[in-house]
Amino acid sequence: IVNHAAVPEGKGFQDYQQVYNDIAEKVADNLEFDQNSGFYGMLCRLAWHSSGTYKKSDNTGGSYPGTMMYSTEAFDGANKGLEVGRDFLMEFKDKYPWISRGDLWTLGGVVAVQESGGPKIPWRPGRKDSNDKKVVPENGRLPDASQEDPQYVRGVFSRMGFNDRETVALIGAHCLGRCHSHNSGFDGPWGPSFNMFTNDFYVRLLQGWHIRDWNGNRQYEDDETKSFMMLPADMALKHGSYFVKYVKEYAEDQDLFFKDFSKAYSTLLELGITFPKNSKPFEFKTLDEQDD
Ligand SMILES: Nc1ncc(C2CC2)[nH]1
Repeated sequence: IVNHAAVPEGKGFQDYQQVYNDIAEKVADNLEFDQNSGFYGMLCRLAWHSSGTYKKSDNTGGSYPGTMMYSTEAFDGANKGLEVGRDFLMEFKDKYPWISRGDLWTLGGVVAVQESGGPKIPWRPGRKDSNDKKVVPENGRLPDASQEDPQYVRGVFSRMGFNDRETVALIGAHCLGRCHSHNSGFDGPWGPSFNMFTNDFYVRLLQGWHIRDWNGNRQYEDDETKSFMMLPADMALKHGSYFVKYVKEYAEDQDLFFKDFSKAYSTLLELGITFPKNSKPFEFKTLDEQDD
């Protein structure tokens, strides 16, 4: 399968900046959503999970065909709750009929990271919707948050083509949002700054955590306040010596985290897509940068 990027006729940077702005303004109007998490975590995870089905070995999955709306993928346990993110963006599919689902969903992730104070994410359009059920990836490709074995985490990300540094950088997106027992089975905010894109996830991960005594999924609770959480999959980054060195680098240097995350997330959103040789990625302005 070769997924050639195909930009809608006559559409350019300004058209996509307009879509970016519409999404960003709707996010800004919904900051109190989900106990003040806003939509940052939701949109970042929608873009992540629509891309993270990619399998390098046969070039299947990934964001190109926009297949998460179809039942197999939509009902993957790892995607539970993302229908809220797809519904949030759907009005822009109606307003801008020329945009594909894949472009809309990945652009939503760019908005989420940039508008929550994160790094610029270079982004290219050209994903094309497919309604061919044969291209819908089977369940089980996305990382299982309950797995604490670093070798498991390494395996999932290397299947997508990522190395250890890129893997640790990408999981840093866990600085956004919160978990919900009715969706993932995990519960609670991971830290106090759950609606800001920072390296705080790595700083806190290196502190003291213990297993939470509750009737939900096995998860961790911070020693200090017992009010924050980490997943078993987060703890995998501390168990793997090949991971923890990057956790420490990012805990000490937010700029380095931002640089590595930007590159890895941009790559993730484009997995499986063949862009024209000379196509230059767009770097969108944040709303704040456009205040006239
Ligand atoms: N650290 C962390 N693990 C899972 C998360 C999800 C955003 C809630 N955050």
